Formats: sequence, C-alpha cells, structure tokens
Amino acid sequence: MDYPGNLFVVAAPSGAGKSSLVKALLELDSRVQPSVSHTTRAPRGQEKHGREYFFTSQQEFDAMVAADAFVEWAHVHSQRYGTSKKAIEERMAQGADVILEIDFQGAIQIKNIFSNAICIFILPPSWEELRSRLERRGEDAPDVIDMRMKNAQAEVSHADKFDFVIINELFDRALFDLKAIVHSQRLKFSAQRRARAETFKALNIP
Ligand SMILES: Nc1ncnc2c1ncn2[C@@H]1O[C@H](COP(=O)(O)OP(=O)(O)OP(=O)(O)O)[C@@H](O)[C@H]1O
Ligand SMILES: Nc1nc2c(ncn2[C@@H]2O[C@H](COP(=O)(O)O)[C@@H](O)[C@H]2O)c(=O)[nH]1
Repeated sequence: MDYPGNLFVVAAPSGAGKSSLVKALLELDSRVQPSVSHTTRAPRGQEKHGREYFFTSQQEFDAMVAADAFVEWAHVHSQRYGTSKKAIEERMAQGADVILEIDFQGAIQIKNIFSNAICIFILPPSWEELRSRLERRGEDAPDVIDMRMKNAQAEVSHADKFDFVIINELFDRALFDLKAIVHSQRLKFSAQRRARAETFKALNIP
C-alpha cells in the first residue's frame, strides 16, 4: 500500500517513556498525527475514551476482529490492543504523517503490511530505572508492574528488528533523536516520491 503520508511506529517496554516522547513530539511537529488504538483494558487515571484509547469490551473487540477492522492487533500484558484501519488509512491518504505507539508484535505486523513504515524502538537505560519509572508513574498495581517488567525482558530482545533504537536516559536527548529521525525520514521519502513522479512522467507511465 502506498500513501502520500508516512507511517512512524514507536515501540518500547512499558515505562520506557514512549508516550511521553510521542506527546512531546506531537507538540513540536504539527504534521505528525497520533493514532488512537482500541484496547480491552480498563481506563487508568485521567484517561478518556477516544483520547488515549477507545476502551472496548471483549465482545466489541471480537466483532472488530471478525469484521477485519484492524490493521494489526495483539495480546499485550493479558489484554488485547489493536490499531483500526480507520485510525490510520484516511489520514495517510490525505498526506498526514501518522505515529503509532504499539508493542513489538504490532510493529512487526505493520512492517509486513507497510514496508515503508519507519519503526523505532525505545530502550530504558537500565532495568532498575525502568521499574522505578513504572513505580513513580503510580498508575499500575504492584502485580501489574511485575508482569510488565517480566514481559519487558522478551520485548527488548526484538529491538534489533527495528529501523532505529533510541535510549531514553535523558529525556531531551531522546526527544532530539526522535525528532531527527522523523525529519530525516520524511525528507528521504518525499525526495523518493518526487523522483518517482518525475520519472513516471518522463517515461509516460500512467
Ligand atoms: N527520560 C526520562 N527520565 C525520567 N523519567 C522519564 C523519562 N521518560 C519518561 N519518564 C517517566 O517515566 C514514566 C513512564 O513513561 P511513559 O508513560 O511515557 O512510558 P510508556 O513507555 O509510554 O509506558 P506504557 O507502555 O505503559 O504506556 C512516566 O512517569 C514518565 O514521566
Ligand atoms: N499491538 C498493539 N499494541 C498496542 C496498541 N496500543 C498500545 N499498545 C501497547 O500496549 C502496551 C501497554 O499499553 P498501556 O497503555 O496499557 O500501558 C504498550 O506496549 C503499548 O505500546 C495497539 O494498538 N496495538
């Protein structure tokens, strides 16, 4: 599938800081739009339906799977999460750059469908810091934090499948790296699209 907009995928173990980095990027770069996923998990803290997620019952999620409404979905931390086709395709067709914050399983599915997707993995500087970020965030019960820490071990083993890896130790440094990746890849793909359009025209390819 080829759209005029770009697709960026950010994955990371829970607590590594991907939501914080993506939120900061969105404030700096109005050409990037977030995709809102569906999840079967309950809202936490101040989360709002339609803003952080579409909070969906198991039955609604099943119905969306049956209707082939997801571009990708996966079981993550004992819940289901998915990116709907609606969340990304219309916006990319209009030329927007769309950013997905999803887990590594979803990122691999996206790369198989959109080979031009730019996949970025965020790593924490250490396991101790990852746990302390989850604890300081204060949104998850201790057993949920333990499960997320355990799952993180398997998740980081997939970092080498990604186009870019960012270490989120100092937040501003990691944000600088994320911005640089988005800008450089956008320039690369727009130059490629221009060259292709010019060549198609020169060769009279419809
Ligand atoms: N570089 C950093 N240094 C210190 N704290 C950070 C840094 N980056 C993010 N944090 C903090 O770590 C916590 C986890 O960050 P965040 O919620 O962005 O993680 P996440 O990867 O999106 O997690 P999840 O997948 O569970 O949503 C937050 O409290 C955030 O403020
Ligand atoms: N495969 C997908 N993974 C997703 C999607 N939306 C979020 N996620 C990932 O789930 C975990 C947990 O998120 P949390 O908000 O409960 O902390 C995290 O790794 C997210 O990136 C999705 O649409 N598809």
